[in-house]
Amino acid sequence: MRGKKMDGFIKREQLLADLFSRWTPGNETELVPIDESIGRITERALFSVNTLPVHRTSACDGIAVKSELFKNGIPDYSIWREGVEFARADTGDDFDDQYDAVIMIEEVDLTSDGLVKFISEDVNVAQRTNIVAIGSTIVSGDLIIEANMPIRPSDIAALAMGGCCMVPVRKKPRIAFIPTGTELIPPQMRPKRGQNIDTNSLLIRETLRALGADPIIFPIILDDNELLEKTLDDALLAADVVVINGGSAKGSEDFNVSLLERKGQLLHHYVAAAPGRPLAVGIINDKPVINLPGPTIAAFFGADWCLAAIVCQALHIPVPQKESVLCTLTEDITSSPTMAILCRMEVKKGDDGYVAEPRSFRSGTMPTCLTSNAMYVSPIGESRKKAGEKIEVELLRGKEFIR
Ligand SMILES: Nc1nc2c(c(=O)[nH]1)N[C@H]1C(S)=C(S)[C@@H](COP(=O)(O)OP(=O)(O)OC[C@H]3O[C@@H](n4cnc5c(N)ncnc54)[C@H](O)[C@@H]3O)O[C@H]1N2
Ligand code: MOO
Repeated sequence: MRGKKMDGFIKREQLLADLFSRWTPGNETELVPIDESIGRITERALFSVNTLPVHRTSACDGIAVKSELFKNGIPDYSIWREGVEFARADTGDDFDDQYDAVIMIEEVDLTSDGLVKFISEDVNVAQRTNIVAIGSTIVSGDLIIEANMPIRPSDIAALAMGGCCMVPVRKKPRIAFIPTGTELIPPQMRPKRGQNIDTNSLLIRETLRALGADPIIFPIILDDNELLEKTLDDALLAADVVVINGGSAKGSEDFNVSLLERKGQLLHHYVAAAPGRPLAVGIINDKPVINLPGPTIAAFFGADWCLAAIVCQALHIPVPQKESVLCTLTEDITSSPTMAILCRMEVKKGDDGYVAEPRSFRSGTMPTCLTSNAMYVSPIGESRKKAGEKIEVELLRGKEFIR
C-alpha cells in the first residue's frame, strides 16, 4: 500500500522564490491622516517641515532674568518687580526677549507682593543659562523616519512634531480569502453530522490584519466547480492576491488545483512542509493565487510561512521574526528528514530553565495545539529529537506569559 508521499516536494523557500520571480507586487501608496497611520508602512523617508522650539524656551521651572545684571554676582534685587527685572518662565515656556537666562525656582523665593529673594549667594547666571535653543528639538528638513518602516506610537509623535499630518504609506495589499467546502458552517451554528465549523475565515482574517493586509473574506462556497470558478473571478477583480482554502488534495471534490491550472499557471502543488503539504501556488492574471489546505492547523502553518511572506513582499518589508527561547524537550518528536514539520509546543518554566512540551496535531485535542504558546519547525534533514535535548522554539505569545 502506498502511504503518504513525503519526499520530492519543493522546499518552502524555493516555492516562495519561484513565486516572487514571477510576481511583482504593485507599488501603490496612499496618504492617511496621522491618527490613522499606526502600523502602516512608510512609503518614503519623511522630513520635518517644523522647527521646534520655534523660539528659545526655558529649560526648567523658574524665573527669566537679564544675564548682564549678574556680571558681578547677584545684583541688588530688593526693588525687582515681576515683569520688569524678571518674569516667570516654566519648563518649555517662551518669555519676553529682554531676558536671556533662567534661574531655577528652587534658587529663589517669590513673595506674594511680586518681589523676589535669592535663597543662596551661589547662583551662576550667564547668557543662555537654562535655555533650550531654537530648533534644538527638531529643525525643518530633519529626517523623521525612513522608508519602509512600520509606524509605532512614538513614530507618530515624531511625525506630529515634524508637522507630517498626512502620512504617505504603502497601500494594504487586498487579500481575498475563499473558504470552500459543502460541509462548512459558520461558528454561530451547531454542527450536525457531516458538517464542520469554518475556523479558517477568522484565523486567516486576523492573521492577515495583523500582518498589515486588507482581508476580503468571501462567504463559504460549496464544492461546485462553476460556483468556485465564478467566485475566483470575482476575487481576482477585488483583490491583489487570492487565497482559496480547502480542496487542495486529492479528494473527489478537490477542484481547486485543476481550476488554477485551467485559468492560469500552476507553479507548484505540494510542498516540503507539513501540516499542509498539498498547498498550491499559481499565477492568474498576474496575481498570486494560493490554494491553502483546509485543516485548521494546515491553514495556520501555511499562513505562517506562505501568506506572511506574500503580504510582506507586497508591503516591501521583511517577514516579522518571532522571539525564540532555548528549551529542554520533554518528549521525543519524530519528523521526516524530507519535510519541514511544524510541532506546536507549550513552553513552561522548569527547574533548570524552560522546557518545551510537544502539542502534536495528531494526538491530543486541537485546542491544546492551537492555543499553545510556541512552535518548532524541524529543519529539512532532521528526523528526530529526543527528550532531554535542547531545542530553540519560536514563541507565539510573549515570554511574560510563560508559566
Ligand atoms: N489521498 C490523500 N488524501 C489527503 C492528502 C493526500 O496527499 N492524499 N493530503 C492530506 C493532507 S496532508 C491535507 S492537509 C488535507 C488537505 O485537505 P484539503 O485542502 O483538500 O481540504 P478539504 O479536503 O476540503 O478538507 C479537509 C478538512 O479540512 C476541513 N476544512 C476545510 N476548510 C476549512 C475551514 N475553512 N475551516 C475549518 N476546517 C476546514 C474540512 O472540513 C476537512 O475536515 O488533505 C489530506 N488528504
Ligand atoms: O499530513 Mo498534511 O501534510 O498537512 O496534514
